[in-house]
Amino acid sequence: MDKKIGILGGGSWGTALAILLAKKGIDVDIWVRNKEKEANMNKIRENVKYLPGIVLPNNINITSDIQKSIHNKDIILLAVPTHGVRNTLEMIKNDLKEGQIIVNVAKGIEVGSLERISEIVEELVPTSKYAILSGPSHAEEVAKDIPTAVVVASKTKEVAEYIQEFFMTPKFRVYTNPDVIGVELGGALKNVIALGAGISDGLKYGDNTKAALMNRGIIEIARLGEKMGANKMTFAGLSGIGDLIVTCTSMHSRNRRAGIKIGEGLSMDEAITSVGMVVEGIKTSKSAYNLSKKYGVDMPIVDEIYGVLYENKDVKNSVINLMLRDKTHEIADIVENEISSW
Ligand SMILES: NC(=O)C1=CN([C@@H]2O[C@H](COP(=O)(O)OP(=O)(O)OC[C@H]3O[C@@H](n4cnc5c(N)ncnc54)[C@H](OP(=O)(O)O)[C@@H]3O)[C@@H](O)[C@H]2O)C=CC1
Ligand SMILES: O=C(CO)COP(=O)(O)O
Repeated sequence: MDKKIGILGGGSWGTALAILLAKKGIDVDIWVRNKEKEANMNKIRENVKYLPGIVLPNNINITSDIQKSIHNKDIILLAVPTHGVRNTLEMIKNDLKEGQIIVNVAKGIEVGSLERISEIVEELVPTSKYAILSGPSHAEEVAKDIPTAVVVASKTKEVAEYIQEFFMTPKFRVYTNPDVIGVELGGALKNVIALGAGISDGLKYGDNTKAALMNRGIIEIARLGEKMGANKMTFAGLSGIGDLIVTCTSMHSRNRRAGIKIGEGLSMDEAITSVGMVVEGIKTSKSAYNLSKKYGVDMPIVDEIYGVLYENKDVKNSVINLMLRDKTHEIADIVENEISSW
């Protein structure tokens, strides 16, 4: 394929996607923010910190020159953590060319502004084309060609289909979806529930507890999502329940692993340090909590996780609080009419 891509961010996900594309014959530049890392990765052909044991194909070039990484590229992939997106876009916004497509893979909601990544992009580069690629996809498995299915969402069908074609391989199946809001929210908010699933595991609760958290978690994600303009069916898809399943059950998940540490008694900061990679759910818990208040949406699991992380609430009391909430219908807000005529 003669198309070119610049990947901003040489963490585990940026590197895994670079490998996937390089194996497809696509030349890839990865931008890293550190000259030493540039030299090291180009020399030893491995990302030792974030994706150890996987060889980088020769058509991947690592650069610490961000302008070079976006020059002459058809696609710019944003693969930095959510808290780094705004600053990274500031560095390139004046050099982006018409027609270049920004594909975001970060799963978070900016703290403070409460903006989704598409809103940050719209604010800083309003003329750009945008897509989000999301879904159940641990870097460690994609880098090993383990069959994976994801979803790309864009306001424009042509952009979504172009990105679908660009990333699709026999081992990496890409679906399309017009619902940018839903796909962004599903990917970001599942990390908060995965922290909760990890906490439950760390407390040595059982599979029943985790299933309850996951199921009640997706219900509250969908409730907020619908209020924010998403299609609730998106949360039954890959970026909703799909990503929730993989993140709440896999030991690859940094969010789940951080949650386990918290459930075992470590503080939030100790848990982040012990994971050693980005744990998006920590910051997103704060954004999710504030969004639920802004939109007046009941999100009891988010409230409790926010309380544990930011208000020093005891995790065991949080579980009790969730179990002893007022009695209610299962999906009351979705089947309102049926309940009223019941
Ligand atoms: N890993 C996965 O399986 C998946 C991750 N994602 C999402 O992809 C995004 C990136 O995560 P991932 O690659 O896993 O993270 P990692 O923790 O593996 O790597 C983070 C990368 O981002 C860089 N970085 C950290 N802070 C900043 C900043 N402020 N500005 C610019 N660069 C920064 C780091 O550079 P340095 O080394 O210099 O600190 C490093 O290269 C996250 O939103 C994550 O949720 C989505 C799907 C799958
Ligand atoms: O989003 C992911 C898998 O789809 C990665 O999850 P973690 O950030 O919890 O590792």
